[in-house]
Amino acid sequence: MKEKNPWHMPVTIIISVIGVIAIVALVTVAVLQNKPLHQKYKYGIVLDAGSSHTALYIYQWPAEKDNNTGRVEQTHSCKVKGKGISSYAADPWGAGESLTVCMQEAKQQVPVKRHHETPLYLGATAGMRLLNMENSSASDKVFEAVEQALQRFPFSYQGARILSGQEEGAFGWVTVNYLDDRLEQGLETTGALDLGGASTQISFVSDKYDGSESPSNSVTFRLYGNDYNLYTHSFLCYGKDQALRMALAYQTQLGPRTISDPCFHQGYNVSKEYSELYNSPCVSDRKPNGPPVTFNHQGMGNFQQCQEVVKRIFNLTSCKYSQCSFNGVFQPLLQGPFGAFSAYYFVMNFLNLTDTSTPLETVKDKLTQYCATSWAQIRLEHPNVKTKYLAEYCFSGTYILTLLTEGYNFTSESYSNINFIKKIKGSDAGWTLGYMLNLTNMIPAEAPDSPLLPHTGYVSIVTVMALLLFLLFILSLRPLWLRCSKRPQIV
Ligand SMILES: Nc1ccn([C@@H]2O[C@H](COP(=O)(O)OP(=O)(O)OP(=O)(O)O)[C@@H](O)[C@H]2O)c(=O)n1
Repeated sequence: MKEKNPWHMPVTIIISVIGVIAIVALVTVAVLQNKPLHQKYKYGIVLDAGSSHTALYIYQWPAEKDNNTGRVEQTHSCKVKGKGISSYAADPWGAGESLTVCMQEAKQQVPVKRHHETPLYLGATAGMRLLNMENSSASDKVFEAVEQALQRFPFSYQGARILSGQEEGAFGWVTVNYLDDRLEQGLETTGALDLGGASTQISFVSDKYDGSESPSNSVTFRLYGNDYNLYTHSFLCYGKDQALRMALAYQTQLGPRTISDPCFHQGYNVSKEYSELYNSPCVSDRKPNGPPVTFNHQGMGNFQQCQEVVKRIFNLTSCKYSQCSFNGVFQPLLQGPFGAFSAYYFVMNFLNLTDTSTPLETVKDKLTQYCATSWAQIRLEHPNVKTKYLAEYCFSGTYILTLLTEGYNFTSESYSNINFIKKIKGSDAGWTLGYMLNLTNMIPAEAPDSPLLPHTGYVSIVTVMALLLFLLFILSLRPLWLRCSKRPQIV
């Protein structure tokens, strides 16, 4: 009878077990060492103090990617109840108070241990620009009240200020292109069209624009290793609420008691005050002499005639540059796709006109039909829409088409390059994200060094190497097995 080597099996088993344990240990250490830690986030808060309302946005990004490479995304937004802070000129403390509900919400949303390091910014746009022009001490008082209110919260308060129109345009462009991953990848950029209540911005990169003609419209950036020469312009008073005032001012210049407005629906009839209509620097110098206290604002519902009225608020003739948009403002040749957001989206979405593959003529036909619908019918069809918004959509749609085609020179062809958008990948399109990215240096000028290998590649290589080592180890023990197997065996 053959006697089996008593060492053979146990030695092999022990070696195999040790080998397997070693591999598992090696791979585990490699994985744990390199695995992203349990995701921790950092936060930033921006308050957009617009002319019509204030909105609060909370952004977050992975804490360990503080070196500018992490994706920043919007996690929460809060619409402040009531009007914009510029409407609190007569009650500045009310402006501060109005923010507290959304600020409380922010306290709940951001983890307590991150509160003290979370930057908090407030940026005010055209409403405060106008108030500051009209009454700078009232504007200062509103800021004072707002600052005091914000400083009561446990965040890292970084200040409240008025953004210039150029900043508003440029940061809106940064937001859109950052969210679309166009900056990091160095892709062709998207232009940004922003329509607010009191101002409107157009920003885009054009090969034909190097900043030499009308340098005040030029903003240069170096982002992720690429240089951008951005054309941007903000038209104060051409946000949709102030544009409506200008259209009404044009129709009331002789101080009538009644106007028949083609931009409002037939059957609309509301008494409005002259003092209220002309209470804005956009129209105050055009107030008729000794008008009655009120006028009857009656609707007529005629798109074509409305467009004629709207055209009157644009100066389309004077231009001292090679080419202009309107009011003598330089604008290079339009180029590339455009994202149109804020009121562009609200209005076109309501009117079911966000599909820009629809020919411009068809869009005009639809608007003609919509404007011609009676006010009674419109109210019946949209019982849940705020009356103020509802009454103005015929004007707003007409204004948007006129601004785009007559103002910015979009044609039937280039109109289809416009995308009406509200959000991109869950974050609202607007200037706030670009503003925060800039202030926190979250977009590097140079492209960050990418790791040699992605995490999964690294783990696979470590695993293969460990297996190879194990194989070599087993093979190196071959002489031992041979010796063991040559021992005399009892047969
Ligand atoms: N469902 C909605 C919501 C808002 N609006 C209009 O859209 C404009 C608000 O756009 P927004 O970007 O919020 O403007 P503000 O930030 O308030 O204005 P600005 O940037 O000019 O200061 C206002 O005219 C408001 O009446 C609308 O027509 N329909």
